[in-house]
Amino acid sequence: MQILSAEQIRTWDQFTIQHEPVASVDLMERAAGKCVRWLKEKPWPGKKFRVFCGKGNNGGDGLVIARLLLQAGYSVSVFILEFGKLGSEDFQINLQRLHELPFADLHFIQSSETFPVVEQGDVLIDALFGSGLNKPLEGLSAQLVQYLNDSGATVVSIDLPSGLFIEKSSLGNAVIKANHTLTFQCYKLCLLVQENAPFIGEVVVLDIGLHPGYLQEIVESQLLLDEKMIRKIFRPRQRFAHKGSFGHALIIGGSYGKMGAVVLSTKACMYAGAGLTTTFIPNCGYVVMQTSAPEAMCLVDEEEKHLTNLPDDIEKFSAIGIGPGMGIHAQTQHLLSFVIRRYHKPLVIDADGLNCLSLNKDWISQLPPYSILTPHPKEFDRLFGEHANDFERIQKARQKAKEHKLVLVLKSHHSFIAAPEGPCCFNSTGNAGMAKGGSGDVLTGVVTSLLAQGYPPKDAAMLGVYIHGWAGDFAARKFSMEAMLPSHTIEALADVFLVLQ
Ligand SMILES: NC(=O)C1=CN([C@@H]2O[C@H](COP(=O)(O)OP(=O)(O)OC[C@H]3O[C@@H](n4cnc5c(N)ncnc54)[C@H](OP(=O)(O)O)[C@@H]3O)[C@@H](O)[C@H]2O)[C@@H](O)CC1
Ligand SMILES: [K+]
Repeated sequence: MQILSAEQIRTWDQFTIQHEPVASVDLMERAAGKCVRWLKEKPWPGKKFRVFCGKGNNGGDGLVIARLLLQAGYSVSVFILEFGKLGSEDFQINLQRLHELPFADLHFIQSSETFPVVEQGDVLIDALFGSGLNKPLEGLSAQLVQYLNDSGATVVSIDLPSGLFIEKSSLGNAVIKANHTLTFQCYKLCLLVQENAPFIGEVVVLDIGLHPGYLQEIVESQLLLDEKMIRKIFRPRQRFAHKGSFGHALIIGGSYGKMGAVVLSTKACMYAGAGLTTTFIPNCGYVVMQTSAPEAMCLVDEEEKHLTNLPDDIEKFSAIGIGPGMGIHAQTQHLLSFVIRRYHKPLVIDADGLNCLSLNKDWISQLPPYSILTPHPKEFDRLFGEHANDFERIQKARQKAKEHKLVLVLKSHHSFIAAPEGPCCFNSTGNAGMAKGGSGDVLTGVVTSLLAQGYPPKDAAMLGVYIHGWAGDFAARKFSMEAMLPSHTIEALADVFLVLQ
């Protein structure tokens, strides 16, 4: 699914109006109709709707929703936020239509004294501002947003939580805290970044029938990964394949007290289908690794507790994943520099591998092209400097991916993948049960495995992130988000591949 900018969405609306063709007010009727259909399917205990409208087209949507709910027999009150403007054309048409209903309960909010009493069981429809927001809310609008947020009632936002910018940070601004966001036609950037989690609640994308022809006219720049895209990347195993057909992965990691990380990466690498998996670990981890991952081969460092020196012949491995649990000892940093100089295929670097890299930033430009880095936001900032918000991080990830020819996976609820070429992607799988130590190690193993199997680096990152999250979703269904562990995610890769085949 494409992720469009505010400008593109506006153009898509106009394209639809022109090419379907459909009158703008009829498109609004259709959009609001989809919202009402969704609302009717939910068992709202209070069944009392309070619709808050601005005077743009988002407010127009609110007026249509109010009319349709009234006509369906629900109890509805409408509150229009006054800010000295006439309102958009479609807003005015729909205000007139609402007026024509004999039982419309319509109010205008001109000051905070006219804020209505809101009860706990009420359902608030937030149609104050949508994609036309052009500055942070202030004055009466900001007060109303605060008042509704404090009410404790359920909030359903239409298109976007009011006050939320589509393409830039809204941190510190007055923004509606929605329980559900019914957004039109496609995901927007603001609905995918972690920092907006308090505002957006459950996101439902409603197909309002915008003209598909428009999508053929634009260059894809941001996508939300979905199963259809993943199926195009995934290559089922051939019947006559042998273990040599699926590459030989090397996982480098571990230190005293942190062997679990490299065990998880190793197991994930094997579960994700690598033909052969070898690990390189400190001597203290030998028994741990051989007993917990007997299918893997094990090379050990001469040093007991941390990594120092690799064998020379690392070029023979099809892919290398480095970092899980390996610490940042000076000798371990030296080992990473050896890998960067000696290995010429793309690497997968995570965790302490990234921390070693951020202590030696000049190595970033020496990484083998198309290496895959998988930082979480803190690791990302250590690598590329402090960022005030997620939007800046995403922008920087795009820039650095191009500048250094890297595939950057910015890990988050919707992980973001930037590559030197082609559209960037957000992931759509995964859940809060994966926010646990060890999840990243599993991802490292999966991505290294796919790289070893011959997937191009960007495909390995996209497929890896998606199936990792998907496996996490299977694990959550089986064990709950609370109790699930990264080990369960590894095992649930089996469920993913059974569905994919
Ligand atoms: N056919 C279509 O196009 C369809 C569009 N659809 C719907 O339209 C929505 C977009 O509508 P929109 O463009 O009218 O913008 P909207 O979000 O209502 O706000 C604009 C109003 O707010 C004002 N305003 C802005 N910022 C402000 C601030 N900080 N503080 C105070 N005021 C502020 C601004 O005033 P201005 O500053 O421009 O004078 C203007 O009056 C979209 O989200 C979707 O819901 C659907 O029906 C599907 C079909
Ligand atoms: K809204």
